[in-house]
Amino acid sequence: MSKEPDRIFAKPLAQVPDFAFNEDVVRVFPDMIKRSVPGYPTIVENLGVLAAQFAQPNSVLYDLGSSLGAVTQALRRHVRTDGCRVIAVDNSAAMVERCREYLNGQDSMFQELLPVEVIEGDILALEFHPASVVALNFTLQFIAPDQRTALLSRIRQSLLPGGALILSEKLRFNDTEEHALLTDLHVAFKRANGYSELEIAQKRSAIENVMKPDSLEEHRERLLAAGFSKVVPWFQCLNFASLIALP
Ligand SMILES: C[S@@+](CC[C@H](N)C(=O)[O-])C[C@H]1O[C@@H](n2cnc3c(N)ncnc32)[C@H](O)[C@@H]1O
Ligand SMILES: O=C(O)C(=O)C[C@]1(C(=O)O)C=C[C@@H](O)C=C1
Repeated sequence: MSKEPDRIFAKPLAQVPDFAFNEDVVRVFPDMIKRSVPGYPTIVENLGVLAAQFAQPNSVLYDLGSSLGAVTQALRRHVRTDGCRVIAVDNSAAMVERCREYLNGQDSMFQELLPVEVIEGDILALEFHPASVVALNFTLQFIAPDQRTALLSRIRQSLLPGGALILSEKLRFNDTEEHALLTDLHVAFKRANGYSELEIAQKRSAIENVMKPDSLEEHRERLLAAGFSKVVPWFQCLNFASLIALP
C-alpha cells in the first residue's frame, strides 16, 4: 500500500472544493483514513473475523464503496467458506484502478484466496446476487440521505438467511453536549495524528456538503424500516461506529 502522507489540506486554499475520491486522494488514502477515523484498523481486521461467522457456502460477499480494497483484503484473509466470492464496487475510477493493483499484489503473495471481482460502478444501480455478507464501511454517509433506505432495502432483499450487513459510519449525536464532546475528541485524535488546525478546518469544509452522518437512532430506525430484524452495534471509538444488521 502507498505510504504517501496526506498533505491535501496542508496549504491554505482560496476556496476549499467539495471532497472527492479523485487521484490526489487515492494516492494518500491509506494514510488519510488511518489518521482520520479512530479505530479504522481494528474495524477493518475484525470485519473479516465477523464476516467469517456469517459467510454461507456458495454466496457472494460484497464490499460496497471498496476504495482501495482494505475490507476486501480482510474478507479474503479470514473467510474460508466453500464457494464464496467477493465483489468489490466503487464509482471512483482512480480508486478501482489502484484497488485492482493491490488485489493482484495480495494474489501474488497468498494462495487459496477467495476469488474477487472489482466493479467500477454506482452501488445505487447494482443488481445484487444472493449475498451472505455485505460491508458498507464508511460508504453510506456519502450516499444522498433520500437514497439510503432504498439502498438498504435492496441489500436486505439480497441477504441470505444467516448472513449480515456490516455498516460502519461516522455518527452525529442528538444530544448537543455528547455531540460537542465527541467532535472535540475527534479533533484531538486528528491533532495527535499530526494534522494541523488548518488541515482539520479545511477538511471539515471539504466534507460538509458531501458527507452527511446520521445518529445511531436514525441508523437503527432506517435499518428496521428497510426490513432488517436486529441491529447490534459491535464497535464504537469516539464518533465512529460499526453495526451488525441481521436479515
Ligand atoms: C470512505 S470511502 C470507503 C472506505 C473503504 N470502504 C475502506 O474501508 O477502506 C467511501 C468510498 O465510497 C465510494 N462511493 C461513494 N458513493 C458511491 C456510490 N454511489 N457507488 C459506489 N461507490 C461509492 C467512494 O468512491 C469511496 O471510495
Ligand atoms: O470526519 C472526518 O473528518 C473524516 O475525515 C472522515 C472520513 C470518513 O469517515 O470517511 C472522511 C473522508 C475520508 O474518506 C476519510 C475519513
